[in-house]
Amino acid sequence: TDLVAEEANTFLKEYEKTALIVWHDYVEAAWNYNTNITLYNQNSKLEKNFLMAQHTLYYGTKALQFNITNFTDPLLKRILWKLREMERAILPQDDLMEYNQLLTNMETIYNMGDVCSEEGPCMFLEPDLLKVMAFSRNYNELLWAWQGWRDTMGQQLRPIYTRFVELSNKAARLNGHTDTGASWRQIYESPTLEQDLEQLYQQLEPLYLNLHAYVRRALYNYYGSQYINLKGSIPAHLLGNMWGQSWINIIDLVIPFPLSTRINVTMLMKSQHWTPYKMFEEADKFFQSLGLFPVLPEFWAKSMLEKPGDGRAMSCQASAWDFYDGKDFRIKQCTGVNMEDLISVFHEMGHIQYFMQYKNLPLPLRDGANPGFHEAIGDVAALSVSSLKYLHNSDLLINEIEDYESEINFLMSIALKKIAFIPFSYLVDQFRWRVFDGRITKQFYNKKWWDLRLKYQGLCPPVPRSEEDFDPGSKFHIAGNVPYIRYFISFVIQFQFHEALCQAAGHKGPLHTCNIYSSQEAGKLLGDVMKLGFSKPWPEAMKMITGQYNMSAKPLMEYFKPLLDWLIAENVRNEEVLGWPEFAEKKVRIL
Ligand SMILES: O=C(CCC(O)(O)[C@H](Cc1ccccc1)NC(=O)c1ccccc1)N[C@@H](Cc1c[nH]c2ccccc12)C(=O)O
Ligand SMILES: [Zn+2]
Repeated sequence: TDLVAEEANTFLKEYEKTALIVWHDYVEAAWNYNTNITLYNQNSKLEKNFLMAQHTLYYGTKALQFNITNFTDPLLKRILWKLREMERAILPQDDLMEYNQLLTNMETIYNMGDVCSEEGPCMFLEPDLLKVMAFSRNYNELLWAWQGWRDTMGQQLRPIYTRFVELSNKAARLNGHTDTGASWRQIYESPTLEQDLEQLYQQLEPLYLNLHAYVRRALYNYYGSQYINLKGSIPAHLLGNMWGQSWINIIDLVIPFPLSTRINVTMLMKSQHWTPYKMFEEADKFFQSLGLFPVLPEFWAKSMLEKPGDGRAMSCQASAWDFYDGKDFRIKQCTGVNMEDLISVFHEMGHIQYFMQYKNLPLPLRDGANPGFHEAIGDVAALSVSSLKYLHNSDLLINEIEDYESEINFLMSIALKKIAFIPFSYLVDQFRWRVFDGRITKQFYNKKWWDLRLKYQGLCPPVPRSEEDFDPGSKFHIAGNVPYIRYFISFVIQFQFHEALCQAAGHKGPLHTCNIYSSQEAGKLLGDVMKLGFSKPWPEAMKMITGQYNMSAKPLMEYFKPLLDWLIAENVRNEEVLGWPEFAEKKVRIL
């Protein structure tokens, strides 16, 4: 076998040398398309993707010929196992061309989508419609933006998505999976993944139900009883976000103690004339304070940190880019100067830090321990940045009063992002796994989507929806075919990481007051795990940070304990009904 191992190593050296070039060319072309949508850039991206697919097919097929069972070197085994997954590259050429065309059509529709009204210019999703959803308190204006975006997206995407699912499943089956969902879940190398996730969701549900009931009451007080049923689901367009996935923007309607400290970081950033560039510098400084890498000169020279003013068409969906040459790492983000975007900046910079930490690994191992790990790094840093202590140290928060009421106000602001997100991030791939495995057939896409939105989020559409619509397509990750369960996993494990890093940093006191800024011990833990990349199964990486192998909701529950106690007391006082028993629309009595 050492002869075969010798042969395999030669094979991998050749793979690596050629892949670096082919991947770099594709990423470059994809960057040019995403930052400047033209037909030329779209075609060159398609062409480079086709070449990359041919490379993947050639080497993936050869990797299959190795009998890896009797290999001794675990890393060699793991790399060859990874190479065998060829995804779309395994499709016959005409299917691959169609697959890529469908995907790029969906992306282009999403990125170019706008909503027009009689008066005023047409509105893009980002930043125009997102601003309306965040700041409007007018029921009908919110409905105009919410419905307009879904009308623009849904009807165009539905036929494309239906065909896309067929080709995606064909590729999955050719790769030896039952369907695309099975292929997506395999990356977690965990036979009990779905049960584990369901268990985590069950543990977190009480937290969500109490937040939902409390917020429903606040919306009832503001919008009135003709719009809100205190025993029903909440209209999906009133939460301050296009998808109801983060409720931070309605903090003014739900703040528990209006007269106590309210951190309006956005206002402070604007009054201190922050720029997008400064926001990224702040994040870079934070990672350096942990003893982690600073971003490299190419980052500042080649990133797109705000939307150019030249009116070009581009994708404003934030993303981080690895050009696989060990020094070119970029972010594309249409950054606005506000707290929500500052958190996104940290999120994207977490991806960049991971790229830099694993850049010397063999190409197939330059990945997160699992996709949830990659999503969690930036958010862990952001948990410290959001802490009152950090804000106090930086010039973002002047007088910080450490009293009970400002603590509850603070925890509420974090819960409106983190707790509200749990059911949404869980249901998106529940939907897609069922579409891929056929439990949801194409004539019921929209009904089944809203069944899940009701079941997990307790939200309802403000106007009737039909099978002409395709509301899932209103979310980037469905139009762009980006898996979503990674964010549910990230939101659970980021609190495990936060707890472990706070312990390493010597933090004393409640978890939500911890700020790991400038802790080399915390940085070392995080850095060592990122250096592993995808070279070890993720439970081993989890154990390195937290001392245990499995995911646990305990640290998250611990973090929000004071808020949950307050919410329960508040909901008991108001005699709230937890959940949405009267969810169905008002039955019209046929007289
Ligand atoms: O989608 C994102 C951020 C975008 C991303 O950084 O996750 C991006 C998504 C993407 C994937 C593939 C192509 C294009 C965009 N992921 C990456 O850029 C990325 C890059 C390399 C490895 C892993 C991820 N956030 C989610 C929710 C979310 C999780 N944590 C957050 C913190 C702040 C704000 C939003 C979120 C959302 O907006 O619904
Ligand atoms: Zn991300």
